[in-house]
Amino acid sequence: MAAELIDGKAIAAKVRGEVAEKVRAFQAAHGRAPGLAVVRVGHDPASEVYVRGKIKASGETGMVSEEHHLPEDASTSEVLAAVERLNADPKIDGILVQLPLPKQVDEQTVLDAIAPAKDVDGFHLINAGKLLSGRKDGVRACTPFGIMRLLREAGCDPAGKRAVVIGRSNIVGKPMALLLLEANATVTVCHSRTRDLAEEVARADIVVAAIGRPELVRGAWIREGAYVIDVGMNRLESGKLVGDVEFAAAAQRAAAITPVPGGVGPMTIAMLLSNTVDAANARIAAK
Ligand SMILES: Nc1nc2c(c(=O)[nH]1)N[C@@H](CN(C=O)c1ccc(C(=O)N[C@@H](CCC(=O)O)C(=O)O)cc1)CN2
Repeated sequence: MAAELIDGKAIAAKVRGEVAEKVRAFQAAHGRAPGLAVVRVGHDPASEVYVRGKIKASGETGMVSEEHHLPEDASTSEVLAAVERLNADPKIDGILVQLPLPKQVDEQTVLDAIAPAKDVDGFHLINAGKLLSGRKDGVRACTPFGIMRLLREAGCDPAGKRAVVIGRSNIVGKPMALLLLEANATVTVCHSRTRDLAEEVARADIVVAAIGRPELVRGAWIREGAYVIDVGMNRLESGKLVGDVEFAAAAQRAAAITPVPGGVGPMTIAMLLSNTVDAANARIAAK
């Protein structure tokens, strides 16, 4: 393997250490720890694991966290009621609603009900709009924000580079493209209707794959010396977890590449904690 491995676990641990420092300072200044509330609806097994990870990791930084678990058949109004209670709770600085939600719950209505200042996922319309309009004071979505940190730690400055983002979801692809643009990259967003994905990828200095299709991005497409970030998490029938990039072949050509697991995933949780302590400080500053 020629590429440097971008170790998401180690970088996430470093971010969590930085967060713990900020939590100690917040506690000393304000006599309480920042508070995070996680709303989970139903019994999605992956969500259960991720939420457990979020609660554990927040506790390890010294934050206070709580999980609010609603039944699988909860209505939109019931989820909204839980969010409204947390919006009004002065001890809670950050709120997130774990996705996906059961199909009867209107996801965007729920996300837009979270007070923008407590929206530590950065999915609220106001925070998405702030990113779109180049405002620095909004909350950034955790996965793309974490990817910007991974690039920085790998020594990649996106300015002037060609970046290709594969995937156009509201939680990864679109905010990723905007963050790269903010960092002065020349950004192309590709998706399922892109005519020649191989050709687009072959031109890219930075590739972010977030399309959710196992090893769709072939190693041979990767430009020599590119930075490759794999957001995909695809469980094969064999039980093996693979990304959206053909890892071994891509690693022969890339300058640096994230593994799956152990790349982007751990950063999602670390950046959530970072957003939460920042939200706690911003709420105090706004009083
Ligand atoms: N409200 C939100 N919902 C969801 C988000 C989000 O950011 N906010 N992102 C994903 C799930 N997610 C966090 O919520 C998440 C996914 C994966 C990982 C992770 O560390 N993955 C491991 C592999 C885990 C495995 O073996 O299955 C890794 O990549 O090393 C953390 C968080 C959707 N929902």
